[in-house]
Amino acid sequence: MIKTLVFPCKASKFPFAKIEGPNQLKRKGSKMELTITRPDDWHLHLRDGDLLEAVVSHSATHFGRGIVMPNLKPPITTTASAVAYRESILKAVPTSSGFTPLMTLYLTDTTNPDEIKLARKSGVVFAVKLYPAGATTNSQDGVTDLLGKCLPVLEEMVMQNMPLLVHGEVTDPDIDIFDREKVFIDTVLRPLIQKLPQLKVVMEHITTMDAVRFVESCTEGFVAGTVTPQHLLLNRNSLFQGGLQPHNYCLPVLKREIHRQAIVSAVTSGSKRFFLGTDSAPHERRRKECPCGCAGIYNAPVALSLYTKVFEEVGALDKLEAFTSFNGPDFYGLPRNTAKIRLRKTPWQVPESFSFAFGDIIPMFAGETLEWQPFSI
Ligand SMILES: NC(=O)N[C@@H](CC(=O)O)C(=O)O
Ligand SMILES: [Zn+2]
Ligand SMILES: [Zn+2]
Repeated sequence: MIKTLVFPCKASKFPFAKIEGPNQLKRKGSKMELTITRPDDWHLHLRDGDLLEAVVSHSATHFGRGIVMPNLKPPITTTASAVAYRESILKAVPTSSGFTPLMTLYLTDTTNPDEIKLARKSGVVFAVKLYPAGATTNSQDGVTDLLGKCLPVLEEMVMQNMPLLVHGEVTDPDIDIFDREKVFIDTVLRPLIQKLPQLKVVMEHITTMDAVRFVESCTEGFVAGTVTPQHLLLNRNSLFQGGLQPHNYCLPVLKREIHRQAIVSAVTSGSKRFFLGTDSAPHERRRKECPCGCAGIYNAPVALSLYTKVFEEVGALDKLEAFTSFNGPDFYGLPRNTAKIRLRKTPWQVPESFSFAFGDIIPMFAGETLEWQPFSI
């Protein structure tokens, strides 16, 4: 079993011909290389304390910015706590990386509209996150009735042009877990958008063809969707292949193959409505491999490699850069990154685990050989 603390994607001298411009694919024999604008991660869990220090470099190495999720314990519900959390992230980020954390606020039933004004004024908060209470990891303090309890806050968000990021699942135990995203779209999202058509909404980590259709049916520039590597590459069989697979368990849970295919088609079509959001969600190994394991897949070390694989498999590498690096900043009204990264088709093995004093973190596709490797340039 390979154990290492070293991130596998280290810069090294590249022996092949140079590339002429952005997003140009170059071949030499069977080797291929692609240069793209540095991507951003529009859905990222960096945690805090030891876990933050352990994982942040995996994102900071290759992503320019990350929308940092606020589901800490206690959650980041105020601008003041977002500012403090941002400081602790910046302390943990390797200085040479130039990584910028974009902060979010955790919406509760009691969030005050003034908090949205403060958030906008701060210049460091870029969105507000909706967790339906009880839907996912650390969502206990989330919202119980969005339109019933949060309408004034949502109206202020429209005024401040502050996007609402949505974990789109209902929590009703009578609704089958595989239907929770679809029911959320029908019972929460459609009414929300009807009531507030000017609100910017990102449906995070979409998992179904229903979500694809919903996002595509809304006004471009107002509703978008982020997509994870796991929902592009895995279906629900991966949860049970050869026995229970806790490291493939995340929320919303993986769905049927037809849904995976719909998501792949949507993101590789060149649509501007979908962009990269890894939902990289590290949990210590002992919190995944236990009788009641946590939801969340740690994919930061493999995400770019996996997204590239998906686009290559459907012959859409020319559409990759818009998904990884353009559609996100364009939606948020932020400048695109100017730096570039290189993706080289050269096999590398994903570590079996990352080991730290506090324990291990198991990455997605642990121990497997992947084909594309990202390099900073
Ligand atoms: N995706 C997950 O399964 N888990 C996330 C929370 C979330 O994004 O829903 C986490 O924070 O662990
Ligand atoms: Zn979520
Ligand atoms: Zn998440």
